Amino acid sequence: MSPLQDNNVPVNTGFDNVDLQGTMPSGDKTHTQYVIEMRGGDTLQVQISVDGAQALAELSPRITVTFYNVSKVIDVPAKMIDPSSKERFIERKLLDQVSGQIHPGQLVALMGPSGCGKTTLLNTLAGRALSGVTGDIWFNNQRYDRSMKRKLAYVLQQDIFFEQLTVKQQLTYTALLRLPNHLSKQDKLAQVEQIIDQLRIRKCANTPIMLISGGEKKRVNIGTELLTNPSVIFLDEPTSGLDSTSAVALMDVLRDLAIQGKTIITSIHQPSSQIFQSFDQLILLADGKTIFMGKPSDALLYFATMGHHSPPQYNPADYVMDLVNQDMTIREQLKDAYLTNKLVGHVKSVSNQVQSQTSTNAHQYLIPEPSGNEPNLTNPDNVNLIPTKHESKWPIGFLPQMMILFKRTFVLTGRRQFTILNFVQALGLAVVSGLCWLRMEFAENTIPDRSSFMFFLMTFWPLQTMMHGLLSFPSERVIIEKERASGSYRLSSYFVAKSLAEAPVKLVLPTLFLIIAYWMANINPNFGIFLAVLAFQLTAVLVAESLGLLLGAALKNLQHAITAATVLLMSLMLVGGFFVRNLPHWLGVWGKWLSFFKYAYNACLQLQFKGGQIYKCIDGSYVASCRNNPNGTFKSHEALEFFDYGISIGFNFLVLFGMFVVFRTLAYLSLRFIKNHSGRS
Ligand SMILES: Nc1ncnc2c1ncn2[C@@H]1O[C@H](COP(=O)(O)OP(=O)(O)OP(=O)(O)O)[C@@H](O)[C@H]1O
Repeated sequence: MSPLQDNNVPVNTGFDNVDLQGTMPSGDKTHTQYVIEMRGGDTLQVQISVDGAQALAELSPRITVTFYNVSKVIDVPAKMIDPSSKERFIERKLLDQVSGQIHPGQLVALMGPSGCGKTTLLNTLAGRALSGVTGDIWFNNQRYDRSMKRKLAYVLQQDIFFEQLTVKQQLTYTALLRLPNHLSKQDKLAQVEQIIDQLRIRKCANTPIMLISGGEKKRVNIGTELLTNPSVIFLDEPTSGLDSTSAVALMDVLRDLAIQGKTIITSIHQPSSQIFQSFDQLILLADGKTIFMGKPSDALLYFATMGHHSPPQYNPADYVMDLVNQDMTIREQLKDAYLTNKLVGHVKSVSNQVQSQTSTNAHQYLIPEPSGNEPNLTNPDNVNLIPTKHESKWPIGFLPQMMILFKRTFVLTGRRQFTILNFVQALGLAVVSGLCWLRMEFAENTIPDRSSFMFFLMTFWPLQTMMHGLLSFPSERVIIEKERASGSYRLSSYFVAKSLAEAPVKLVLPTLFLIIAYWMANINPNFGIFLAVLAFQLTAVLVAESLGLLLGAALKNLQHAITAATVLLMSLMLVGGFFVRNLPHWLGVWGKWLSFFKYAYNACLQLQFKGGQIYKCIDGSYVASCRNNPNGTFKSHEALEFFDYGISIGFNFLVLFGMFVVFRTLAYLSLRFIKNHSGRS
């Protein structure tokens, strides 16, 4: 990081409404000062204050991770393994007595063939998916506790973000949400700037994530986790998909972090020779068991003692991977040899039996495993990693969380919703609808067309919004689950923020549509009636969106959710009586209560013919008083005789509103209690 006296770094926040107040603390010349350009051309100088730097440092005590005899067993549906099996589940061991110790400042590689248990071990050490896990895991001399989550960073293999956000927005929202209250907003923004420099992503800081390169995305992923200055960093295959230059650059970043005292463990596939040698320790797994734990430079020497010699000039990492990917017999030999050699290392006195199974000096290439009862597990900073009872579980309170998430959701929904395509669709359809129902006369023969206008209005937008909610929710849910897994915010803050922020944005296009189509079609000239029809249309949209969210949250599989939505919507339309006037009674009874289209439609039908507008009679097909008086007139409400519109306008609104509340609540509960969408252990 360049010091303040060297240069001021001009940056554009790319983040609207940076509304910082107060003056910057002066005098700490050891920190870089960033000049942030705000909207309107003003600039703001940001640097981490002395207090902020101190608070950030306190977030990151040095931590030694020790794991002893860690095993993990899961129950797999028996039919998945053997279709003829009579059992329901078969036990499968994903990890088998894996032990190790990683110190602050160390960069440790976890390698092994695909499916050997690398991700499972990382998940287990990071305190994720702990069911079926046995053995001991210590952070310094304390056992894992959920409240340590914020000291541990987990960089997932997949780079999961809201890709419409710029790099800086992504980091800023995360910093505001995840850095604790006692850091000022200035300090949080300055921390974002520092991370941008540290991860070398300044040049793409204001680019939407969807447009940046794979390597940059990976660094944003890591940067997002580093904002909270964690002590331990777990990374799952951070170099996958990167070219060798980007991979080396990424490893340099990790090395810098290790030098700062972080404890880093990363799984990695086929690293280059340069990257392989740069690790402090290598843990090699096969079928959930350790087959080597030592310095990477010792790996080839170790395997050579068993007669496995690498050809000259061969990348050692490739050789090691080739070896463990060979047939079962060699893997079994390596597993047995490791067990024996680690015993030799422990006991130091070799029995005849042991000696016969192992090469004479192989154990010297291994790093000894922890014994499981080290009395002096290191606690260099002598800090308590588990917060005291009165400390909040969350970095910031419910309301600030909600406000930040509200703003993020508002920005995102605006970007997704206000596309040229969506405007063209809404306005184009409005004009086409207006032309189809153009300037309907106030006459008896327009009664069916007026009814179908309302039907179209109350089905098109709700259907569109529901499908949109249904399709977008699964991808959003993955991001929310990722953010929540690192203890960022409450689910309730997210849900309230989402509900509040999305509603106005989602309602703009249906409103524009109605303004055009309603007046072109000449529905009812009373402006109050127009507003009431609008209110019903928007409420129907919100009910449908809630139903979409509910299905998206409750059904794990998108295909299932789409099928359920299609069947449900068509059924609701049918039982709503739109196509069949004489429904069987038993169907009509529940259909009447479930079909939300029907409430909006019934109310709007009544609204349309409200106000005593004078209509011309034509032939008496729809209005009784016209039957003997084809040249006469009738008042609009007489048209309702033709329809079975049911309950009053107010009651229709109440039922719709009730549906909105029920569907939203069920969506929240589904989100809360139906978990593990990936189905992974
Ligand atoms: N929920 C689960 N149900 C069934 N099998 C599972 C589950 N979770 C993990 N496994 C299996 O456990 C084994 C270890 O998986 P893991 O993802 O840890 O491997 P890995 O070494 O990270 O693989 P890769 O390098 O391909 O990412 C694999 O065989 C995987 O199929």
